[in-house]
Amino acid sequence: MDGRATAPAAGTILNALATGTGAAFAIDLETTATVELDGSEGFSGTVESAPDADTTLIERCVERTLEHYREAADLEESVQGGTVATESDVPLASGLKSSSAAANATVLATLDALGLADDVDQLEACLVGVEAARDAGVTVTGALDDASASMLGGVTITDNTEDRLLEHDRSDFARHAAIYTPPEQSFSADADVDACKRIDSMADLVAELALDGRYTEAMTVNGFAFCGALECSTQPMLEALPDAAGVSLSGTGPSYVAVGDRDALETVCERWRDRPGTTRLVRTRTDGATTL
Ligand SMILES: Nc1ncnc2c1ncn2[C@@H]1O[C@H](COP(=O)(O)OP(=O)(O)O)[C@@H](O)[C@H]1O
Ligand SMILES: O=C(O)C1=C[C@@H](OP(=O)(O)O)[C@@H](O)[C@H](O)C1
Repeated sequence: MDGRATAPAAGTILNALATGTGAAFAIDLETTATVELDGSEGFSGTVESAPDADTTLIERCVERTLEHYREAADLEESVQGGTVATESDVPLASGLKSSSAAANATVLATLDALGLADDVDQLEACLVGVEAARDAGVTVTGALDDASASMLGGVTITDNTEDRLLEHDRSDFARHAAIYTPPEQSFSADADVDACKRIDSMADLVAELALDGRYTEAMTVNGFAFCGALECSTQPMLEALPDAAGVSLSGTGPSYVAVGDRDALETVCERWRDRPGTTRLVRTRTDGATTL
């Protein structure tokens, strides 16, 4: 029994580490998961692009999905294990939601293997990935903001303390995104949450702007506020402005994401290419995760 699915990465509009409310938008970098269920004992995971990566998250995603849906799938008792493998063009632990893309792709691939992919609501499937991310310790708030943007596409605004979707907007608020990823990694679980909580009033303001549909202004305010809290440089943001319509530190960094007209973003990319690391120009996505 096997299944395969893919899910996009995402960029930040509002980091949820200050108040639990977060917002994100899907971008066209993808992670694909292949799941095989068989009679072996337990699950073993591999990450093609990063052989040393921690595979707990994807293994937990398969286990949690089976816990929830093995009865509905009428799965034979003898099926207790298998393999899960991901291939990805999302850099790991760089603020571009590699964990959410991997979790969503794995949960959907498992549902595909069970023959249930079309029967389970996408948000429900996304919450299984969030549960697994909490089990694996790769998240602070559960990161439903990032997970829902990746699963559903477009912009999502969520209350992560209650695992509630507040808004899902598929309108193409920005077609293109420029991304600058410095060479270092930053694991969300290591973020200075207390420092983020100190800027909760700024996060409330960003949430108001986002709920008003003012995503580009929201992300720029978010970027300056969280660069301050997390001691990240605001210089890449200043290099993007005023050409970009909006720019932010993505998640807990180290990546920065800018949105706007393609020509303007080309200019931003030219400046960012002088920096160490990787600069990309990608499309934003209004569609989310899917089986293959
Ligand atoms: N392609 C992948 N396959 C398996 N696990 C992954 C993959 N990408 C990310 N992860 C998991 O997510 C963790 C990184 O999560 P996190 O620090 O939140 O970074 P990000 O901001 O990119 O989501 C990794 O340590 C790994 O456990
Ligand atoms: O772990 C978490 O709860 C979160 C991590 C951050 O993202 P990254 O994983 O991209 O750093 C943040 O943007 C998100 O709102 C919540």
